Amino acid sequence: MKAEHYVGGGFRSDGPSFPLIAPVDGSELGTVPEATRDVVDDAVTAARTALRGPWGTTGAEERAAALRAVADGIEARFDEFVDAEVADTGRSREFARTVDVPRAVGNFRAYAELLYGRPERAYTTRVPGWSTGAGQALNYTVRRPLGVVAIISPWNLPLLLSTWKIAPALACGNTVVLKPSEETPSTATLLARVIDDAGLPDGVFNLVHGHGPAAAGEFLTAHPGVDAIAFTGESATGAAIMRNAADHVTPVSFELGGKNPALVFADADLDAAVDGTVRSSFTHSGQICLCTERVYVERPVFDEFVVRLGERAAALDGYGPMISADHRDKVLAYYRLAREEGATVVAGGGAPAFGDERDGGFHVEPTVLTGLPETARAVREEIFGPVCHVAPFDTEDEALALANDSPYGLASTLWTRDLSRAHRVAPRVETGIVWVNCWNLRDLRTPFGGVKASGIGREGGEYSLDFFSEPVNVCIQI
Ligand SMILES: NC(=O)c1ccc[n+]([C@@H]2O[C@H](COP(=O)([O-])OP(=O)(O)OC[C@H]3O[C@@H](n4cnc5c(N)ncnc54)[C@H](O)[C@@H]3O)[C@@H](O)[C@H]2O)c1
Ligand SMILES: O=C/C=C/C=C(\O)C(=O)O
Repeated sequence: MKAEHYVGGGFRSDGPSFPLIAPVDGSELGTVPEATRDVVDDAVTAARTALRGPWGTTGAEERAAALRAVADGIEARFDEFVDAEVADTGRSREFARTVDVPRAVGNFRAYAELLYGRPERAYTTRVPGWSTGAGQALNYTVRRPLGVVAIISPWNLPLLLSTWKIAPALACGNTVVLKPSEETPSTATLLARVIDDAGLPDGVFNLVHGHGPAAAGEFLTAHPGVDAIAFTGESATGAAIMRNAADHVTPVSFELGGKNPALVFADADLDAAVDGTVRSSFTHSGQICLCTERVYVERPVFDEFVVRLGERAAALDGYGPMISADHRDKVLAYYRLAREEGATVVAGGGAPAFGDERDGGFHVEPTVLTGLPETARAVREEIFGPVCHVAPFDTEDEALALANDSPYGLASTLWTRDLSRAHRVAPRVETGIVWVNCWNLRDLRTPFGGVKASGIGREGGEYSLDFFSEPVNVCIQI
């Protein structure tokens, strides 16, 4: 897979480049072009020009048809997308086939459908206290695109997360410049080919590769020609982007980091709670923003839960690598730090020795920790690997206090058979999403996003249309 920029309808790879490394075995997959400031400027200019072209006046029907054509194109090249995502991320083919690529298709199809039947309210009656001025008026709302939208995506779900923003941005009539992670450029390049083949006008979608700080990512988010920024990545990166966006008061939608808690009550179906926590802690080797890294278990079932979760973690095989050597080293450093902070390592805690080519990759062992104080760095800081810390609690209020004592607030799971408890506790967990007796069960119409350092805004269904378009009120004197 050769990664290329896609600017104004043309593929290009001029300028410097850097190697693309396979996480599964450390081999070199190819090279990636590093977009210079000029390439980024060309992309933003092409996106602006496209806004003034036929795309700027297309109606919802045409935009929906364009999104469906892209979905069809991804489906037609399904296996190529699977191959590219597996190569770049080192994840299982099963995950790419059942999650990554189907969700990319689903993202485009969902927003194509959502464009129909988006009722906007109209107001004619005068309501005392709400209506001012003389005479009767008809007020109705229309929606305008924001303009040129910069999308910056991370390496953990490259295709899913980039299309999660590209689809609604295009649905609302914007034009897009995507900067994917430097770690995972391949499916973005393939998507550009699909969009090119689908015949979207030149400049409607643009793709620039490269790094973030003082490179393509920063050139794009600080660009005066960018009208909005949709970013998914680390909270610290979000803060850096926000500082750049501030100069031009650029609106932002942020999906950021997390340190997601699980609350397991003694009345829970313990089999389901253990199974669910294995999934929520170790899927894609913990490299999903929704993954659980803190587990709080009601004391009567704490010992049994720790033993069972540890056994399941120790028995996991076929798990994928960290995305890079740097990230592997970061996760292993947290494993060492946890031990130094006094943790009991129930399972894992190091790097596996497979005795095959995977030893050249970036694998770490699925790990279960316990015994740390809540002040420990391994309990407070996002590790973003296959690791969780388990601690006991005695009361509902204590469980909530533990879960909410975090600078993050993205997602949580709550395991209980008590329906009243579920409805009582869930709204009090300070996360944007609370899954009860399940994990990562998604309805794309629901608000998705985090509170506190986990994000700004919500995406999903109408929430995405609200971010990617500007409502305009038209008031006509009757
Ligand atoms: N909330 C969510 O929905 C969600 C989803 C996935 C990942 N994440 C978070 O993302 C992180 C892992 O992904 P990552 O390591 O790619 O994150 P990252 O912040 O290091 O990089 C994300 C993207 O931002 C770019 N970037 C980095 N610095 C930049 C800068 N100064 N200006 C502009 N662009 C810049 C990178 O090149 C990359 O494309 C974790 O913290 C995880 O929690 C959150
Ligand atoms: O790694 C984070 C996962 C984010 C998932 C979504 O944005 C989604 O399911 O729409």
